[in-house]
Amino acid sequence: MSPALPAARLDGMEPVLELKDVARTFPRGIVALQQVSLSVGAGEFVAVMGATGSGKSTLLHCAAGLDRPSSGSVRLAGREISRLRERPLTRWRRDRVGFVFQSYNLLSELTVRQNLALPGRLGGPRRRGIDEVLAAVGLQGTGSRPVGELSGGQRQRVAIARALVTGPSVIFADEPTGALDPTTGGQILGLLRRAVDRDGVTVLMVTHDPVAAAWSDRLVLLRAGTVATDAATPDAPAIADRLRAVSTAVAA
Ligand SMILES: Nc1ncnc2c1ncn2[C@@H]1O[C@H](COP(=O)(O)OP(=O)(O)OP(=O)(O)O)[C@@H](O)[C@H]1O
Repeated sequence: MSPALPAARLDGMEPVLELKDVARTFPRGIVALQQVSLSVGAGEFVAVMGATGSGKSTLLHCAAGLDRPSSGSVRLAGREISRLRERPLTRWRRDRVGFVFQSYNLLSELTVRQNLALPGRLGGPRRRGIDEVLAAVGLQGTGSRPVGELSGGQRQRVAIARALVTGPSVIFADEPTGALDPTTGGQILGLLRRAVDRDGVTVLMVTHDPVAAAWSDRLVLLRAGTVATDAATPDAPAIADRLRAVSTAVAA
C-alpha cells in the first residue's frame, strides 16, 4: 500500500463497515444491542440517534473495535474484527480508524503538533502531513501552542486533525459537538462533512442533536438496541419528529 494514499481511497466498492446480526449483552441480562445489521459504504456520513440507553455508544464501540459483540460479526475496512485478538485489533484500529469524542481526548500539556505526532510515535501510519491537516481544520500557525491553552472549539479541531493525520477509513465521532456552542459545533460538523466530501472518509457519528445529525447523509435511529429506521437524512425538524416517535414508542 502506498503510504501517501488515504486508506479511504483503497477500500473500493466493498462496504467499509459491515455489522451483521450484532448483539451485545451485559451482565444481569442487560441487552444493549440485538440483531443490528448495518452496511456503510466509503464516503458515507452516518448519524446514529435514539433515546438515552437505546444502544448508540455500544453500537459505536462494537463497530470501532473498542468493544466486542456477544454475537454477530463486524467487518471494518475489509477485515472481520469481532473475534480478532487484542494486539492485531489494536493495530487495525490504529491503522484504519480515527476517533473524535465529546471530551477531545487530547494531552493538554503537549503542544498541538506533539498531539498530532502521537499516533505516528505509537506506531500508527501518517498518511498526511501535520501542516496539511492543521490547515484543513483552520489551525495553521497554532502547532507550537499547548493544547491546554486552546478553546473547546479549537481543541475539537485538533482532535479532528489528529484523526485525519493517519488517513483513516472511518472516523467514529461520539457527540463531537456535545460540549460546544451551536456556532462552533456547526464549524466542527462542517469539517467532518469536508473530510467525507473531499477525502472520501466515512463518518459514523452518535449525536443527540437533530441539527448536528442534519449534516449527515444517512440517519440510523435506534430503539431499545435495534435499528428502528435507517434512511436518507431529512432536515432537522423532521429528524426531531422521528426521534420523538421512536423515543415515545419505547416509553409507551
Ligand atoms: N459497561 C456496561 N455494563 C453494563 N451495562 C451497560 C454497559 N454499557 C452500556 N450498558 C447498558 O446498555 C444499554 C445501552 O447503553 P448505551 O450507552 O449504548 O446507550 P446510549 O444510547 O449511548 O445512551 P446515552 O444516550 O444515554 O449515552 C443501557 O441500558 C446501558 O445501561
